Amino acid sequence: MKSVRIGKRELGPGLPCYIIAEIGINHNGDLDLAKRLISVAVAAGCDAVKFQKRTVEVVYSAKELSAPRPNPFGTTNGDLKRGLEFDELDYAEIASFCQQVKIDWFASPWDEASVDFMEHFDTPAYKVASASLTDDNLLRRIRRTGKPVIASTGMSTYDEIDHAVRVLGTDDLVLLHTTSTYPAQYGELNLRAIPSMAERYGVPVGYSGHETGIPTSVAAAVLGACCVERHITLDRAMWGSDQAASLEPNGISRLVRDIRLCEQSMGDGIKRVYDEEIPVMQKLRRVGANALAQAGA
Ligand SMILES: C=C(OP(=O)(O)O)C(=O)O
Repeated sequence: MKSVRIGKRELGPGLPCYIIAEIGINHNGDLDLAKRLISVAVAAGCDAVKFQKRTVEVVYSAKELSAPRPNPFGTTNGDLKRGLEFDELDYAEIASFCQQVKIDWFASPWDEASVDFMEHFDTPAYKVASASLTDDNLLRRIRRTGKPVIASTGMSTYDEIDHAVRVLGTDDLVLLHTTSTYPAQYGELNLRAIPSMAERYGVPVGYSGHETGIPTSVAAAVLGACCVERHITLDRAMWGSDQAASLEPNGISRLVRDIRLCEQSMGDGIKRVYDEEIPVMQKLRRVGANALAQAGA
């Protein structure tokens, strides 16, 4: 299986997991909050931060936009959706901040105009949200950028994923297994789909986690996920639809630490006696304690 290069990192089997802190819309339209979240991701040791970009009038119908919904930006759903979008100057500031603090950044564009928008920035990849996996025109537009693609497969059947993979092609493609419920229930995470999908498509497969807690995302990495994406927030109690299923600063730090510890622990699978075990063996073993030591093991 060919690895996929994103920024300075290779993603693929046996390589360190690429850890993405999904800021998504958890910045609540506030650039300072976005920068604080980027700093949280850097402090935790994440490889990348990710945003979501939408052209509100394209992604949502007029009916959805005019629906009443009291929110910090106004009284309708449209006020909220527009309030959550950053403009080009905001993203320019995000780009320069990420460069300064040395972290990759990219976005999931939810419509073709948002790909045109993102092309003003030198991001190392595009993400396809699970909701967009069946949008062939968007997939083709993203593919035309020539950048690596990370495509999420929540809510999708194998037929739909097969089709998306045909549209995208397998070059520079990473697929993400995910369950698109917020928060996702443990019994519906189906982590074994990660190796199954890698075998079926022959491309690196990662995991986009929407569960609460940390251990199952670590398990995904141990099962071979080439990247792990989790939402981050400063405080799960903040307003916003994705906050509750997100990791707080302490949680994302522990996730990165635990994935790195598990990576160190996986080894090469060859059973061996470590030098450091010999004195322990000599002390504790009643029979055959010296054979290995004498053989110079
Ligand atoms: C919703 C997104 O991704 P996922 O389907 O992995 O949750 C996204 O990246 O915008």
